[in-house]
Amino acid sequence: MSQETIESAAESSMGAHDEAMVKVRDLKTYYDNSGLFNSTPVKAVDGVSFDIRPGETLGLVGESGCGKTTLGRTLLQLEEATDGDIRFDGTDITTLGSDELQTWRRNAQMVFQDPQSSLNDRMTIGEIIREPLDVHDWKTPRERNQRVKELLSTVGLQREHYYRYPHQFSGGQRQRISIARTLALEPDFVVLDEPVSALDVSVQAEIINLLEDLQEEFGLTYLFIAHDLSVVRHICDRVAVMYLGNIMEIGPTEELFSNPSNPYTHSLLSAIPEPDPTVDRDRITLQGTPPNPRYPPAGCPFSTRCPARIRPPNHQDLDDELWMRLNALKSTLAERKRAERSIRERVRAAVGKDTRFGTIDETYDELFSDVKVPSSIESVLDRIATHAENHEESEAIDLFHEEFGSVCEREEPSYYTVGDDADEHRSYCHRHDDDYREPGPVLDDRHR
Ligand SMILES: Nc1ncnc2c1ncn2[C@@H]1O[C@H](COP(=O)(O)OP(=O)(O)OP(=O)(O)O)[C@@H](O)[C@H]1O
Repeated sequence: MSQETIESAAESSMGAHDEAMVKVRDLKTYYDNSGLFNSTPVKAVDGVSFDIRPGETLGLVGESGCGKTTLGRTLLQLEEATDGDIRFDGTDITTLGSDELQTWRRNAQMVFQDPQSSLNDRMTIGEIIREPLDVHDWKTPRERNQRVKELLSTVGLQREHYYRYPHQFSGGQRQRISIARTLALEPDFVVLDEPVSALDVSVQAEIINLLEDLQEEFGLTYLFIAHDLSVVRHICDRVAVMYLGNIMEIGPTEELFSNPSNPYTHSLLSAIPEPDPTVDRDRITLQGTPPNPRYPPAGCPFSTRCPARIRPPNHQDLDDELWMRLNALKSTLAERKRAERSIRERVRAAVGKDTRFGTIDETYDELFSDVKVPSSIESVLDRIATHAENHEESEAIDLFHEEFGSVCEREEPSYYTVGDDADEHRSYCHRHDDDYREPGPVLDDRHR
């Protein structure tokens, strides 16, 4: 596998495409809604770079809360970027004034997940579709009405539907109405945020086909946000996999599905049911839940749950099960540390209510009572327990890192070119460095 470290985080991190329509560089969107209990911002999008070429569909996948919608909304400037730039055909839209932004918005639109709530029930279908034309003072009122009728037929509805109301339509038809409204001003770029997730499976295929036909007819470029990987595999040319505000892997769809590189992509794909029962493939079960995006871990964002985390040289031969339990201990310590930060938890403790995590003895009992722990590890665990008992979670974690940590917790990875399609396929993982084994074989050893 060809591997090349791309050091320059911005311009080259996701492959600079001269022909790109959208160029996103080191984009961050933080929600800084500081309140009484917390002043740390939520790092919803934490430094992503990628390109989208004209006429292509880029898929964006990842667990709930990883930042997909925020990224889509930031691309359309419905959320303000905290840092980085977004260039559409060379123009950095993060610097546009409100009038310029209003004019630019004609080019880029969004279709939302839930057609039930995204349409105003007090307006007729005609008014809903015509609204963006009215807002942008598009041509004459007569031409607007004409345009709405054309759009109704473009999305497979009838002209008579103009005078009906949203509640008179099914979920699929309502999504067609949303799509017609989106197309009214002839945009070049559309963010599709889970456009079929709320629909029945039989209707999903119809809407997907419609979106594909419209793309071909009008040369549209799509960012397709989804959690259903089979839909993504069907409709997307390339896919970006997101975790905790970062893009972990990006590449051509088929290549990424058949030859995933990043440990996170491996685990995401392993959760898809295997249609062929003769194929021996184990599901990779990830420990714990994704970290709170207010407190992303140092180093690699996936390090706290990664099933292929690099081990320090003195623990290479440790039993896999014990290694997994040690990782679980680390997650528990991190949770306790976060709780320690919360004023509410401190107040609860002060008034004698238990915190959510029980005692360290209980944790140890649960994690280590049924595995063999070598005495060298046991002595480290004892020292960690002493810190935890004294509510010194930071010290406990520091000690854990000292003994069991590696480059994964210490340094942010670089993007590496991986796979067969050298320029196109990139993964954000230390294991692609020549000093380490690739994630695939490690996961095979540890999980199959
Ligand atoms: N307006 C907001 N204020 C504060 N935090 C927010 C806001 N909107 C989203 N977040 C947080 O930002 C993070 C990313 O949310 P986002 O909705 O972008 O994720 P997602 O991947 O689209 O999730 P889902 O698939 O559930 O829609 C989450 O932790 C979420 O709670």
